[in-house]
Amino acid sequence: MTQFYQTTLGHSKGPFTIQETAPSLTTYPFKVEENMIKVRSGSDVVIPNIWLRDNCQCSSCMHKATKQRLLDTFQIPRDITIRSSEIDPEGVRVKWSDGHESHYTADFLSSSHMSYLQRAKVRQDLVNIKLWDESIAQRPPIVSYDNFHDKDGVKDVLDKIRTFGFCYIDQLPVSPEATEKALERIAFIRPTHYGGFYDFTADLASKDTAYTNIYLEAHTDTTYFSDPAGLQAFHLLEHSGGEGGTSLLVDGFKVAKDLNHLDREAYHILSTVNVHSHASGNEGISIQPYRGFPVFQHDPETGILLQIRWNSSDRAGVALPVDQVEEWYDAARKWNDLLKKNENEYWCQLTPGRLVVFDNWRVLHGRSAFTGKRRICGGYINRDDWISKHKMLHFGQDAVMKHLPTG
Ligand SMILES: C[N+](C)(C)CCCC[C@H](N)C(=O)O
Ligand SMILES: O=C(O)CCC(=O)C(=O)O
Repeated sequence: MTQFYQTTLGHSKGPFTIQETAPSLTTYPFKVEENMIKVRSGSDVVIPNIWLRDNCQCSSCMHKATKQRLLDTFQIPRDITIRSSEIDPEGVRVKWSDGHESHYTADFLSSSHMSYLQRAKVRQDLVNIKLWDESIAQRPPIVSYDNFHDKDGVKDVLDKIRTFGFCYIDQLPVSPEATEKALERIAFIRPTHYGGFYDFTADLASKDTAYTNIYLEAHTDTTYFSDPAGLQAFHLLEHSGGEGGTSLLVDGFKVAKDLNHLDREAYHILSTVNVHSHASGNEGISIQPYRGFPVFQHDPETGILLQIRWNSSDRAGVALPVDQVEEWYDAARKWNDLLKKNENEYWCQLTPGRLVVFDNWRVLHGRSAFTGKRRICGGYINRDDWISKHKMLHFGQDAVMKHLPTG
């Protein structure tokens, strides 16, 4: 199994991949031998007693309602042994040397031996994703508001966001209230120093270039937060007395894959060199994350790309000695050139009634300069909250709970 090691910069060395297909889950039979439970895969793997005892799912070890561990892990004797066991059609019942009895399903025992990528499947809500370029304009992912009123509608929107990185919700009533309610069907809106639900125009009400009418190149938002916003949404309520203000979307995962093919070293530099960001325009505020992060952040267990952080206007320092920063700039220039290739830029004119919701960890956004009065509303939603919502709708509560001890 490939081991991924944390570099001093806190990131895996790779290999790095963009995971386009969800892993399939292998099942492994188990057996009990010499009072040990083993998973049979190639050479048998002994499941350590401490791990089994600690993950007993009975109601005295795990709170049935809260799903929290009640058992005091470190009261389990370090040398705990299986006194006896009995195999049944579902799995195996175990009597422990500390007098406790546990039951483990075959499925549970099998999943203890899954690869890191397989364990990530449910935990990280891994699905088959579809990378796209500007041709997505021909058939963008759309759900009509009429179909968004129930759980299936929310699942459809989140399925599309998980697959494509964005989704339109069309025929939405043209009001901030309807927009806020629609977003809250996914999860609660994340408050920030911009407020919660946002309704903005080019008046510099917040000292950020979003509150102006200038061109904004493709970027991800809130790179200055330790945990950047998960979803972002825009609903154009009005644009009068002027022109421009066309929206731009770019599939960052698609462009990252292109860069990795074009120049693996450049991809590696942007995956391992930390970059600092800041938001310092508002009075008395200068927000910076607790540490630097690379442009491409990968899962140190699996090497798969999880997050893109790219915002040249909010960038502070590059975490390299100043006489070594040129290698980062050269790599970033290649990335920037790919982002700005026509084939990767999906320009889309938002209209009142069309809400766009996108994955701010994958899809970059921007806009063309504009004149006149332009008013947009929307909101941020935390990554963990929308992924939680989707995986419960996609995998179901039982599957999500079942994978907790081994995911
Ligand atoms: C809140 N609202 C979406 C209106 C704009 C916030 C500004 C986002 C900032 N330019 C960034 O890139 O993080
Ligand atoms: O005004 C727009 O269309 C987008 C503004 C923007 O990029 C942002 O709010 O992050």
